[in-house]
Amino acid sequence: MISVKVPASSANLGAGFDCMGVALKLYNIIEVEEIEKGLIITSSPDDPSIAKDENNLVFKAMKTVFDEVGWYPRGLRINLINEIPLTRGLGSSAACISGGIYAANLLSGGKLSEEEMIYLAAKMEGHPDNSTPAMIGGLVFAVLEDKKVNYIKFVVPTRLKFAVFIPDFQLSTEYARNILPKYIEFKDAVFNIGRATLFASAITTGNYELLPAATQDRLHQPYRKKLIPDFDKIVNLSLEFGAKGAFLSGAGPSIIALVDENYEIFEQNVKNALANMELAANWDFMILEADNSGATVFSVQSTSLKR
Ligand SMILES: Nc1ncnc2c1ncn2[C@@H]1O[C@H](COP(=O)(O)OP(=O)(O)O)[C@@H](O)[C@H]1O
Ligand SMILES: N[C@@H](CCOP(=O)(O)O)C(=O)O
Repeated sequence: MISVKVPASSANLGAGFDCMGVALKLYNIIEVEEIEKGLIITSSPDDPSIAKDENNLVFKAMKTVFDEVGWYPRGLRINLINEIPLTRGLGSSAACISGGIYAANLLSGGKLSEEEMIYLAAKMEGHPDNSTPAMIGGLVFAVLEDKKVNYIKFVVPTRLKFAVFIPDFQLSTEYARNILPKYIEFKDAVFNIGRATLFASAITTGNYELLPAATQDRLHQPYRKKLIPDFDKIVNLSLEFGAKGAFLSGAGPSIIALVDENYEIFEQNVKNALANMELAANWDFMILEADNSGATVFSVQSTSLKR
């Protein structure tokens, strides 16, 4: 049995639609084992959206590797231990894809390079901003090209924390992508290019005072926030208590706020405020650090590795 740990991810980071994302210390575990025949898939906690046949996302990701390297197990057992809430904008699908590819590569003899795995994952997900940090960790700036992903990984210091607000309703990424406009005004494109560039510079130089300005967006949040009634309340609350920017996590509905050393005071203020606010949804709240490792193996029984 091979056990792989793969992190959640928060994509876009405000202005960086489809090209910026960060891995977070919240994990799924994917256990895979070759068996004599058949396909056995189990998951905990279970969820009706998790397929237990060849439509399962982890299995589909594993099969892209087997097709690529021309090796197939006789049969496969997959056990999923899911800490990442599904369909909340925290990269649960990307964790399945990147974790599945990483596990399948180990099971099939490690023939694919890290670059090849990053590309396979981004191609399957359709955009590299979740799958790439899920695979390699860190805060990633990434562009999906024809046959590769061009990316830079930044190792995030522990002084920067990620306050995550998770509501009790789902918002599918596919739906949240379909509602976006096909065309935007030139000035809005220029607005986002500037903020995304400023974000990249501010985060890598540690100039966090620029982050509230650098995390503004006109490409996706104005449309998606209409699906999240509490969006403005949560963002304004975060900024009021000193967050260095607050924005939709991926396609939502979760919201992320960037917090620095004063995160304990921030955490206490937010918990008090959430307990007394009139909100449309129930919100879980946690403060996470960035994961800088990505998908990793944390146990292997030698019989599982193909020689
Ligand atoms: N842990 C999981 N195990 C299996 N399938 C999953 C898991 N997480 C997500 N999926 C599949 O991915 C689909 C799309 O998820 P998505 O809307 O992208 O969520 P997220 O925003 O968390 O990435 C889900 O409907 C489900 O079929
Ligand atoms: N850039 C994508 C990111 C989707 O992230 P997810 O965690 O919601 O799947 C988008 O904004 O659609």
